[in-house]
Amino acid sequence: MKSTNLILTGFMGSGKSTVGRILAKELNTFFLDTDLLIENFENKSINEIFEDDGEKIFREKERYCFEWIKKNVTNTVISVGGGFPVYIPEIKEAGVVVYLKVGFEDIVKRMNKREIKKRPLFQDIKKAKELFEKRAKIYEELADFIVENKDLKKSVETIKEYYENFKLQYQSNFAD
Ligand SMILES: Nc1ncnc2c1ncn2[C@@H]1O[C@H](COP(=O)(O)OP(=O)(O)OP(=O)(O)O)[C@@H](O)[C@H]1O
Ligand SMILES: O=C(O)C1=C[C@@H](O)[C@@H](O)[C@H](O)C1
Repeated sequence: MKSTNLILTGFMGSGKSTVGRILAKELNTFFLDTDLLIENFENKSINEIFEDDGEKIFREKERYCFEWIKKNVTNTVISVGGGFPVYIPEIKEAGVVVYLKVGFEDIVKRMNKREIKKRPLFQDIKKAKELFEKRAKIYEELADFIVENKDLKKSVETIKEYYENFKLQYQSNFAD
C-alpha cells in the first residue's frame, strides 16, 4: 500500500526545510527532517559525523531512518538529505516524493556562509556543482511531482494542491 507521507527532495539548499515547515503547519501535521533525526540520535552534527565516522556510516544512518519512517510514520511532511534519494532509490516506498528544483547558481545566491558551513559536501564549490549536475537527473527520475522553487508561497500552494489531490485519490482507492 502506498504511504501517505509527503517527502521533499532536492539538492542542498533547495528549500526543503523552509517549504516543509510551512507545509506541515498548513496541513495540520508535523515536519521531520532526516538530517535532524540523525543529528539528534547521534548527538553530533552532520559535519562531526562526516569527520569522525565518514560518509559511508552517514549513509547507513540514512537507510536506518528510511526503514524507520516506512514502518512508523504516516501523514507527515518529511525533508530528506540531499543524497538520500541517490543512495535510497526506493524512496517512494516511504511516501509521495516531491522534488524541489532550483538552479545551482540560485542555491549559491540564497545560502549564507553559516548555512554553507553546515554542509560538508558544499565546502568545495566546484565539486558541489559537479555533484549537482550528476544528481539532477536522479532527483527528476525518482519524483512523483516536480516543483520549481522560485516563489516560496507559490511552491507551498502548488505542493499542497498536488498532495491534497493525491490523498483524495488514495482515499477513494482504499474506501470499502
Ligand atoms: N523560494 C525561495 N526563495 C528564496 N529563498 C529561499 C526559498 N526557499 C528557501 N530559501 C532559502 O534558501 C536557503 C536554504 O533553504 P533550506 O535550508 O530550506 O534548504 P534545504 O533544502 O532544507 O537544505 P539542506 O537539505 O541542505 O538542509 C534558506 O536561507 C532559505 O531561507
Ligand atoms: O547532498 C548530500 O549528500 C548531503 C546533504 C545534506 O542534507 C546532508 O544529508 C549531508 O550533508 C549530505
